[in-house]
Amino acid sequence: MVVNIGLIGVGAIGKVHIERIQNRISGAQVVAVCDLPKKEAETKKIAKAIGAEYFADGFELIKSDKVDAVVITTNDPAHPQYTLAAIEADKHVFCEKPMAVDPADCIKVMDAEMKHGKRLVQVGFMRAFDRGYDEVKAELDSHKYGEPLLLHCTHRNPSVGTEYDTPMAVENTAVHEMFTLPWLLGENFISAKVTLPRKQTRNTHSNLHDPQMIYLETESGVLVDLEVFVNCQWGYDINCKVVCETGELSLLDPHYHEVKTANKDSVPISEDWSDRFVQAYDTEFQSWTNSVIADKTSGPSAWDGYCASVSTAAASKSRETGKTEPINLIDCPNPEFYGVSKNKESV
Ligand SMILES: NC(=O)c1ccc[n+]([C@@H]2O[C@H](COP(=O)([O-])OP(=O)(O)OC[C@H]3O[C@@H](n4cnc5c(N)ncnc54)[C@H](O)[C@@H]3O)[C@@H](O)[C@H]2O)c1
Ligand SMILES: O[C@H]1[C@H](O)[C@@H](O)[C@H](O)[C@@H](O)[C@H]1O
Repeated sequence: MVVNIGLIGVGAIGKVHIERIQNRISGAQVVAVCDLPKKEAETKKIAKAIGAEYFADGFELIKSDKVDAVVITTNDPAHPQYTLAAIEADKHVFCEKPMAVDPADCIKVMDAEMKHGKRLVQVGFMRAFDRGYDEVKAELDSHKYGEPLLLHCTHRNPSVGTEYDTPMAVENTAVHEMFTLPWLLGENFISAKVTLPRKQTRNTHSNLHDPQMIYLETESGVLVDLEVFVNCQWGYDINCKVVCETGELSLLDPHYHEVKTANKDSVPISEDWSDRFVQAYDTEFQSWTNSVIADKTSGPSAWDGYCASVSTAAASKSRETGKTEPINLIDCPNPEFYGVSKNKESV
């Protein structure tokens, strides 16, 4: 079986995922694409190049008989409306992160999915498919180094555009860690605090405070510091160090060569997310395609999307109040449906 995919939002990652689906994923092809009217000419050109149908309206694309499953790669605000429409149309849907910025929208998605009776939603938290994170998780799960105590993380982008503002550092960028770190540790966060250093980089713009520091605490008391610095200039630099009782586990940036010359030894740093996480995205999409064919979605769920959004909402609130804010999750409405082992813990 070949899954016929309709993709909404042919921007930066939309194009990268189209290339991935057409050339590197088996069992799937893009048959329909859609974007906003202002991008009609470009979207039609992309449709023609891959032999797909152009849709001017995302809801029509979702309803089309030609489309078996939906990929949402629009900007964040449009994610929940299209996810809900895909559930309504009984179609599997891969939605890029965040599932929704507002936790209330995540609850609407969960309610619709549970009412529908089977999992249809996978959220684009691709770090769960990254070899580096996977190996760190395996080491942690082995308990060979004792219990995790502290995590030191950085999430750095070389630069961002002027449409990227202060809240996006948490809601669009740190949301990756808000999913990945609880997944890594097997427990949820209970509080968040955001601190803005008085001194900012000269490479930012008036609507963006950059960098920002986020402090998080988990249920068992593990402390996390996370630096979000999205105009760092030197590359796409993702780091995660887990300090355990008798060892330190570190994520490494994958690189495949080094240069030794003139008394220097250097290794390249990834340029952007598409390069740093290429293996993770490929594995994520192959796994999603296989699960659509089996009619059994299993990757990061709407519940995971909800937990991450509650954490980002608490962090955003902390930036405004200057206080440590609690991360209060509802009890998982259906732990069996969402593969959650304890009341709140995702597996
Ligand atoms: N998983 C990852 O690492 C990763 C990496 C990059 C982007 N993303 C996510 O992917 C999404 C897109 O990011 P991007 O960098 O490609 O942004 P982008 O701005 O380059 O592209 C977004 C596209 O969506 C279109 N769009 C916006 N609203 C729409 C609507 N209502 N209907 C149809 N089309 C609409 C825009 O016109 C644009 O072409 C974001 O949600 C982002 O968080 C995830
Ligand atoms: O949408 C992108 C994407 O999620 C990247 O992985 C992240 O590093 C960026 O900060 C974000 O803007």
